[in-house]
Amino acid sequence: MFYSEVEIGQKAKGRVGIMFTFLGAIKPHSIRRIKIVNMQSYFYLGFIVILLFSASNSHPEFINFITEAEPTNFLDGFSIQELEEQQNTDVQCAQSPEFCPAAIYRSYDGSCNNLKNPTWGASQTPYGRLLPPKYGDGISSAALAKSGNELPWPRSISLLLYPEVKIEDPKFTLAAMQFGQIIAHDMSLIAEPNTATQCCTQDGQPLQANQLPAGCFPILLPEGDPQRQVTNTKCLNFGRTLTTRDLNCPSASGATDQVTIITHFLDLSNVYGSNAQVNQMLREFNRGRLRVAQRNHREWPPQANNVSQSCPFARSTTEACYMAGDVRVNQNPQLAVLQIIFLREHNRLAQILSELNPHWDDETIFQEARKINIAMYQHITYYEWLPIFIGVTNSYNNKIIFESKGGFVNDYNPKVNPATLNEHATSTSRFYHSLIVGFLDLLSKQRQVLGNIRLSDWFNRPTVVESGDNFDQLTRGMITQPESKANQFVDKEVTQHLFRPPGQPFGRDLKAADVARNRDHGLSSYNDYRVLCGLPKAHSFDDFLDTIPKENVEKLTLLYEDPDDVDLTVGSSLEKIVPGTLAGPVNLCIFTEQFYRSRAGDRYFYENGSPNTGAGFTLDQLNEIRKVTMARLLCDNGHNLAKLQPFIFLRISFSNQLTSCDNIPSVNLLHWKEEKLGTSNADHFF
Ligand code: HEM
Ligand SMILES: [Ca+2]
Repeated sequence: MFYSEVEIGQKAKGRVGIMFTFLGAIKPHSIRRIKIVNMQSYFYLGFIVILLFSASNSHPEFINFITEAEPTNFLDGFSIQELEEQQNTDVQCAQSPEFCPAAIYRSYDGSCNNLKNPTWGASQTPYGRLLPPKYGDGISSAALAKSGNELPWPRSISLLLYPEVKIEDPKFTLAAMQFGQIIAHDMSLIAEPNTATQCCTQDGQPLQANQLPAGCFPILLPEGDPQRQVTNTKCLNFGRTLTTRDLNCPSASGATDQVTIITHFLDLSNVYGSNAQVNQMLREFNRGRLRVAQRNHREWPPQANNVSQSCPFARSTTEACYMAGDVRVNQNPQLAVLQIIFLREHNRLAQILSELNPHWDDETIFQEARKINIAMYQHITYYEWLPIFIGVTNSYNNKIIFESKGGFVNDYNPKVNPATLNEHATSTSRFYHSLIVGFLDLLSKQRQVLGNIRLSDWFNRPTVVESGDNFDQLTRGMITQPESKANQFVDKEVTQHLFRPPGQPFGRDLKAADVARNRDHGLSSYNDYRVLCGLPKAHSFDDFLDTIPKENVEKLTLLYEDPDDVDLTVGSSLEKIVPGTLAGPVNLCIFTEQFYRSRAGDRYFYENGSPNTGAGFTLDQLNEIRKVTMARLLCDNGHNLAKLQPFIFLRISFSNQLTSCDNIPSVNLLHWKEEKLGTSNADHFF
């Protein structure tokens, strides 16, 4: 194993190693099975400290300061008229199919993965929840806590708690961050109303940005695609802001809840689309290929249909602006690089499969290439990426990964709902916004820094990855440059300059958006999740000292009136990291639960052994898939990377040295030659 051994957890018995060892006390734990042994680092925090600051004294000036510092461009480069024109879709709740065919391949929308509950994990269905929602006012996400106290403004929280302090991660590269965003974009895309025109005057006219009342923040603007504007019910909302609660669907429990537009499964829906219509737009219908645009003898994603929406800062409509399975493909250059890698990998697989099996039709080649691509991606996600974030031992103990010794892992459990947890998508996963680095290095083959690009110059402008040798140079930067440490500090490129329009000094604040989303989704408080995760309930701010360092507990007392008011996303982002992971205790608990559900609830998970039904791989094929690494995918689909380290999420080191692509293991596709399969997969496909 190439990771240093994680110091959390001991061999828990089965999936129910549910004890949380904490400051010597052992607490039974209602949901999750995390056992933290090495908590010595918290021991010194185990006494009560008298707080130094009084919230009532400092609060008013603090808010004034925030108001003045707020960047004023609420509309993010869009005019109200343009935004209104984009409001053309209503969120639709997924309909349960009348029957599920015995398909050997995944559906595009994720339906019929679970045969008893065919909508589980499907696109346009609600998130899962570990705890029921708590909304401040019982109707909307107004910033009122359970106790009736006013909650601090998201922007004030961001300025006080998430400043930029540059600390490099000693072990992991920017690729670990970037792959994380790919996973996030495979699991969740909130269906949201267009907030820009939601706040109305009494006679139903939209308020201008400078007329917005307190508590009515249009900070959650579209990322440049019509799918993010989901409502045409505007100006019905005098007195409150439309929220994602206005766009909801019945959940498994019968209640209504927020909806995610994309499939919950780790199924590369960001490459293949989350419904059949999008998938159709992306396919060439020729030898199993996905559509591409050829430029400079390379394959790039096809051009977006509406460049001014998808890439609002593009200089012309002919500037490269991509269409992919996920609308966020253009959001930042390295995200686009990874999307391109998986797109090209599909076409590379399709080419080889069609040569091996010349009698296969377009559909069979397409589905087999898709199945292999998803399997390789799931393998990289679970065995190469996830242990970095939730720890190696923790992953084994909780049956997230297995010592399979060359066999299948038959852990599919139809009772496990694979839905992305609202807590994961809206809080835990977003904690990793702290890994972002604001300037991306361009590196030569010798790993010399040739220059760098500023993130906020290139949001939603992927053209930068196509010029000169940038594709390889950016890729080398991504796998060489350290990511920022997982902590509370966040790069200014996303807290001051997110989606900065050309020529403007400021943009939006991602961490303020994260806090606003937490409330919009009515996530229960940090304190509630402490209890769920086996930590003691905090009765005073000092009770947070077991997980949150003193200086941050002090800041919390400046912001909040009551420990029960502390937002989940805020409390969990301040926790001390559990050694061997990149998460504090509550984030670790949510993260671990999420990735248990994402695999055990996925009937098509690549390690499941169901070769007789045609849905799974043969053992030979599975063991080939297990050879893949992210390094291999970069070697095969970059331009001429030549050398890279075998484990690209880890920094180059003595045990992870630059290696020729010739010596990076690869998947032998001969195992997919038809005679080995016995029957034609085409016969099984519906
Ligand atoms: C340069 C890198 C990144 C940028 C610029 C970025 C930016 C954003 C933006 C603008 C949003 C939407 C905010 C909102 O309106 O609610 C968002 C959401 C989100 N981000 Fe990031 N992000 C980055 C990296 C990451 C990483 C590394 C992760 C996790 C490992 C992540 C996880 C998420 C998740 C889960 C959401 C919620 C998605 C949804 O449910 O719609 N992001 N991010
Ligand atoms: Ca998905």
